[in-house]
Amino acid sequence: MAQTRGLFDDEADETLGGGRGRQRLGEHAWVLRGFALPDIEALLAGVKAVLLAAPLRQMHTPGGLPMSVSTSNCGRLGWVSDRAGYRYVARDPLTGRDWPALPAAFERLAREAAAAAGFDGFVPDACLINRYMPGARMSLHQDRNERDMGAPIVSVSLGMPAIFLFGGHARADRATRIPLLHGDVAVWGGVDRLRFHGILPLKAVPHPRVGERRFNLTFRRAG
Ligand SMILES: O=C(O)CCC(=O)C(=O)O
Ligand SMILES: [Fe+2]
Repeated sequence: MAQTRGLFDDEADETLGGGRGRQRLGEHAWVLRGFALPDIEALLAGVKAVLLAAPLRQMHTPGGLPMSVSTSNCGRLGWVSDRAGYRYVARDPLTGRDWPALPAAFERLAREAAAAAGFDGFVPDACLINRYMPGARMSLHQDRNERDMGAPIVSVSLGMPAIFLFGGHARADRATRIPLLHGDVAVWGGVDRLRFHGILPLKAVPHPRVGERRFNLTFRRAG
């Protein structure tokens, strides 16, 4: 019987090499399995350096509720949330200084992952760092505070595993559950750029290198 490839099939992709695969989540949406593994130490060093200059903090939703993740940013613009709403700002409100620059390893990985998913020429100007402890989650939302919807989202997972929810264009659309492991990179753009997505509450499954934490690096073209 003839086999056809459709959405949600796992695909081996020669160009990624090393037995790494990619999983299709939509027409323009992929999980690149283990794509960040060769760069893990540089990425973790980058996270450490950024968080020394721009410490993690718990932001509040515009409605006043504390988010369960702690966050920081690097790059020209940083995403913040408070009573005034969600927006990008050039200065860290906590320190009054510019956000730390994107570490070179961050920028290169984001560019290469975007290209591997079919988005050539991605130059991120914002990297949101989310730190999840056990029980932390992110409810279904769209990333829609960016000016340039032509650029994809590149999202890197480090540390404890998480279940990613990838839904449709309406909040009530059924969401697929996709495990995201240490080193996986999710990329979505094009017709999938505004799909609802989120993270289920994290289970306490300590990671041998990173411990009882998950870091998510979300690269965007914000300005
Ligand atoms: O933690 C993740 O994998 C997703 C984070 C996310 O969707 C966001 O920060 O907008
Ligand atoms: Fe998001």
